[in-house]
Amino acid sequence: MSKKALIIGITGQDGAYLAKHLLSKGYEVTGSSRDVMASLFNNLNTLGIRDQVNLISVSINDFRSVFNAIQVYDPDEIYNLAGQTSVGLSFDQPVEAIESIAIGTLNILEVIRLLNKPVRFYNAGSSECFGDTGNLPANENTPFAPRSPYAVAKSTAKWLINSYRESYGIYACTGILFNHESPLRPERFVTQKIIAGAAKIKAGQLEVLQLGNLDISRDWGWAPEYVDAMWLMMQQDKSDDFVIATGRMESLKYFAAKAFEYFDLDWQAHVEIESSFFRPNEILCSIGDPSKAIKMLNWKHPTDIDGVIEMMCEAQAKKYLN
Ligand SMILES: C[C@H]1O[C@H](OP(=O)(O)OP(=O)(O)OC[C@H]2O[C@@H](n3cnc4c(=O)[nH]c(N)nc43)[C@H](O)[C@@H]2O)[C@@H](O)[C@@H](O)C1=O
Repeated sequence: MSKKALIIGITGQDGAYLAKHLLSKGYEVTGSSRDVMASLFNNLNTLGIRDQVNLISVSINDFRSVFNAIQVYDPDEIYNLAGQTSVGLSFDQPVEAIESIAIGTLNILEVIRLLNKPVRFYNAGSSECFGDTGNLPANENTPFAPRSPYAVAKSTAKWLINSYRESYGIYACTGILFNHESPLRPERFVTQKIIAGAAKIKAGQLEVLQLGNLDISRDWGWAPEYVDAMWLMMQQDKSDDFVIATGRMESLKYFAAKAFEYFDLDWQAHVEIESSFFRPNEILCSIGDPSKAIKMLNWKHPTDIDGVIEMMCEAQAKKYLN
């Protein structure tokens, strides 16, 4: 019999890639969005898997809705990718950050505890919890120093997972994922904003690209490889938390230069600084150490930042330059 997976929050980049990954492994996949009737499921369409997934409405803030979904679909594995994803937005909507991420995770944990079924639970953590790492790659033992409402919410969710794992023996794990990108990334995130911007400039549809703080550096990886790590974390004898990163950090200027270079453009000639894109509190450096995942999960991440940029540029070139 095939295993059943419930992906809470299937509409985003990770939800779509994870659904594809689980389908390829023979899972029966149910995925949720807040309101199925109002969702477009573009990412599932792009990956050609919309018809292979059972789609349901779940509001993660609403205990009854979470309870109902888990009771009715009776999954072997639950992946929680729901809730706010934008760090920038969390400064403007902090209550939503706490409710959708921290309370949402707690709702799932409580349902698992109440139903008392041997279901496994993956929760989407974030490198934002570490705050500024400087040049020292963060690992599973690095203390948290969250700097945004988003990061505070993700930190709370992570500690709730640990607490329920220890108190009730639930199989629950957190993947502490560093930035991971793909052609499915929306333009609200800086990587896709830069690449789509460069493609539009090349196509004559845009003159100037406005960006915020360019003095930041990140550890950027390839999203399809990161969803494999999520699945691997759920196949262990004991649940545990893992940092998922590439171990290489590059500046946003490096990213912009490479992306514009793909389109034969000089980024400095087309980029303008716009202060409204600056955050009230910024993380300048973020780099992770994935040694534990490589050793214990046998996780592989062959794609480096240059590969990420190239594949994202190819996708935008097809969209704007064909
Ligand atoms: C790990 C973490 O990864 C992601 O969060 P993020 O790192 O905040 O992603 P981002 O692409 O919005 O910002 C990256 C950096 O780029 C700077 N930046 C400059 N200029 C613009 C700009 O114009 N737009 C944006 N969005 N950022 C800009 C911005 O200030 C920040 O320092 C999410 O997946 C999140 O869910 C998650 O968990």
